[in-house]
Amino acid sequence: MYAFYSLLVYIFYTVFKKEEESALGGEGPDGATGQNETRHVSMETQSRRRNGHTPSLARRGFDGVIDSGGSSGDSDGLSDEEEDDDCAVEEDPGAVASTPLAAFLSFKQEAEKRRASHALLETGGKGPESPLVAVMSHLLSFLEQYAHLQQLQQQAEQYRLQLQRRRVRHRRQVKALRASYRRRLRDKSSVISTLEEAISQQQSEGDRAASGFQAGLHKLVESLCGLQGERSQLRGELRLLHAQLEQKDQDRHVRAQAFQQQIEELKKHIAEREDELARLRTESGVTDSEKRVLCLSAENESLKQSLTVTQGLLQQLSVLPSQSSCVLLKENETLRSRVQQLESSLQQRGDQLSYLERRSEQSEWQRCEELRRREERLRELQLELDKERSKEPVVKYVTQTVEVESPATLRQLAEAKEHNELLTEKLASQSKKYRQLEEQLRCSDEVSGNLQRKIIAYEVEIEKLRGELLKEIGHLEERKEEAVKAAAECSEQHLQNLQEQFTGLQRRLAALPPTLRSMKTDYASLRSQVRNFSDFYGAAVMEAKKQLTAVISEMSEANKDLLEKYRKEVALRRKYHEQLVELKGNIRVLCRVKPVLKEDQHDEGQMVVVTTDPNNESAVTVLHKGKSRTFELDKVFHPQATQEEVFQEIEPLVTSCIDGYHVCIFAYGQTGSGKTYTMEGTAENPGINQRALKHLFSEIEDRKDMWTYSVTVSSVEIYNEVLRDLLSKDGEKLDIKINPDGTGQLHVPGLRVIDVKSFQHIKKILAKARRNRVTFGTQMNHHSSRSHALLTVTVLGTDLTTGTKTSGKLNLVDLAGSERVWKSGAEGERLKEAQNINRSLLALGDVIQALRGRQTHVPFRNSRLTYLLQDSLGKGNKTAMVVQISSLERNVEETMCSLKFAQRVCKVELGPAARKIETASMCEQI
Ligand SMILES: Nc1ncnc2c1ncn2[C@@H]1O[C@H](COP(=O)(O)OP(=O)(O)OP(=O)(O)O)[C@@H](O)[C@H]1O
Repeated sequence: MYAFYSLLVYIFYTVFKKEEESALGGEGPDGATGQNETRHVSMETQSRRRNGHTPSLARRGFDGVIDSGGSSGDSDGLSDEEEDDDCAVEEDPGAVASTPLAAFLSFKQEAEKRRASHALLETGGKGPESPLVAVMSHLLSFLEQYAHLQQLQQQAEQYRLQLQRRRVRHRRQVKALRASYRRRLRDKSSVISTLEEAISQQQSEGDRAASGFQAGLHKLVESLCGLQGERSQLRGELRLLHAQLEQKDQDRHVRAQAFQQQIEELKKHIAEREDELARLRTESGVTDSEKRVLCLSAENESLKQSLTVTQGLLQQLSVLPSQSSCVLLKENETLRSRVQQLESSLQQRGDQLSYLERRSEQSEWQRCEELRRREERLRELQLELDKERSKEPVVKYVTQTVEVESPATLRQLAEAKEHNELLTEKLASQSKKYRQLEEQLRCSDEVSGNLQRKIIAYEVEIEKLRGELLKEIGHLEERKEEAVKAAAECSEQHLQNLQEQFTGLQRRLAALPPTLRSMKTDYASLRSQVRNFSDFYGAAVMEAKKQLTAVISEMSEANKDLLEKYRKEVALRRKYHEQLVELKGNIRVLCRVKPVLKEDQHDEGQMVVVTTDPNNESAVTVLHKGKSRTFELDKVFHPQATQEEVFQEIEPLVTSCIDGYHVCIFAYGQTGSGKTYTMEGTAENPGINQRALKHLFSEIEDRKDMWTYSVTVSSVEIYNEVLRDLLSKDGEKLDIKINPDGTGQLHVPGLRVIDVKSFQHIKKILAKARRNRVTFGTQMNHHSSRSHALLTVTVLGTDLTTGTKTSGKLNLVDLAGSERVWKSGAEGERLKEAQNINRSLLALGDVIQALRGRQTHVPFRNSRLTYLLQDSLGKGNKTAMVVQISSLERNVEETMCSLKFAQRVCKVELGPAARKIETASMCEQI
């Protein structure tokens, strides 16, 4: 109890120290240093929480924040993302529980619980509560308040953060609205432009003249306006031209009438002249008449010229409608100048006419005068005629002359008349052309009227579209205004809400400092109390430590004793077991489980079915066909067992070889199960062979003061039932024979036996034997040993004091792999090998069976292997078999076979081992 309180106070002090440091250092509660310093406390708290001790205060704070967060979340109607943010914020108070303070509070709960339980136990009869407990409860209530304050501060911080986030979100919303409004405007303008394009396309289809216009309504409107301007200008020009034409028409009419009148007058004049001429012909002389005819002809010519000019003008006028309006303009100009010219010529004509009138008046006057004179003359001539009636031939001559001249004048007159008729015809055709031109002009007027109507229709349509467009824009503007207004209202409301919340929080915060101050004073006083208290709890802790140390040392002492006893017990058990085995002469059977290697993991069926029991070193369990079967052997090595561990188990047998025993150690198992690895090992991690010889030499070295030893080594392999020397160069075939020395022991004539002096020497020999061994790759093992390899070490010892001789033999056998022919993929030569291997292993099994059944006949000779091992497998020998097994499911059948065989071997009793010893005088067997 005392120790518990001491511990509690220590934790409390640590927590306070940390809080103080963080406050001074300005680090937040999440500071990395703080975390590091309090990690052990937090971990302890978490573990307690896992056991159901959730601090009530922390949970309360967490719930409170969730409630407030939840209500605000509902009222805000935030998006999922925002709600996620809120959740993230809500989780923070949960973190409070993991602070040292919360951890400490959990202690408080426990303390309260314990107090309650104590109160129940100590039913009233006890004295008042200890001062330490009172101080602690006071302290804890303060801490509770302090924690509450921290939570409130955190809440305020969270609210501030929320407010900031919402402001940012509001700004983003406004931005997004603006952007969407702009986007919509852009969309509308693109719709308008597409409309304009469509209109322009229609326009271009309908109006050939507008084919060159640019797409776009504005341009169209502009061009239409331009066209309108041009049209009105053209209209004006046309009107002007019309007026001019009318004017010219009138002029032409007037002129034609004038010409007509002139012609009429001229005709009249001609008629008059003709009359006059006729009259003159009849009445007077020729000379004046001729002059007048000449004069009239000249006038006639000038009239003809003016007529030609008028005709030319008329022709030009007929060309006018077919020309374009711009050409018309130019023509108009030229026409104006022409009209001016015509006016001037008309003026001239007028002048000429007045001149002619004057002259006509003059000539009339002259003619009257002449007539008067002629009348007078006629009278005179009448008178003379009367007188000259008698002079008839002279008159006749004159008449003839008149008659002679008169036909020429008549011809001229006829020609003039003809010419006149021609001119009249031309005039008629010109009038016709004029009418046609008028018709054309009317047609063009109609066309221009149609065009005008079309333009007006287009204008109306454009106006309509413009109106619609403006209406749409107005509509959009209204909607935008509404949206912006709504968003602004919403955000304002939001802001107002948040501000209200913020103000509430600020109010609450403002109310907090006095409480905080009072708490701080409480805290300071408590701290001082705690500081004084530190000496007290320091002593308590020391005391508790001492007690603990004492208890621990006591316990460790007891443990040591127990361990020692246990070890002794195990060693004793082992010794007894070994003695029993030795007495019985059993073959020791060891089992080694091959670890699952990388190369095995790529294959299928890699489930592990073999398990070893760490508490029982002699049991191995195999899961076979859904059933698990346990095999009891002398020793089971788990997959991680080292080469050294395996050798440790064999070592006594090796040592006994020096003492003069025949020992046989052989590895048995399916191909690829690790036989060669166990017996030979690798260069870096040698197996039993090397280790055994090393041990032999070290033992010999140890005994060199009392014993002298000679070690010889030979190595053979049995491949396809043929014995081969692994140490000779040519690998000659050998045979097994009975030794002719009469001992009855087997011997192999021609076998190379090498004297070995040192371990280094033996290493080379072993390497040579390994090289010479037959290996091939099979589906089961890439370097499968296809033969049984036998390393025989003979140790002959001589006791230096007594001269006693010992002859020990160590047979180290690496059997070829037992395998299923179909599984190893053997064919041809490999099949033959496999069959031989299996046959010799079967023979080994038969030998084991016979030995086990204590049969009188043991079939050693059934195979070369058993024949060769006869020495070591027979009675009085020490034999150990290492059964190699694979732990993978795909090899479970072979594993079962090997273990069954091992179990059979286990039960073989060879009888007590016999030492091969020879005293100086006699040969005896003990
Ligand atoms: N305990 C082990 N630790 C590591 N590797 C092992 C172990 N046992 C066997 N191996 C490896 O497994 C492979 C096959 O072993 P090994 O050649 O010794 O089998 P084997 O029983 O002699 O086969 P075979 O009968 O075909 O000659 C070798 O590469 C070997 O290094």
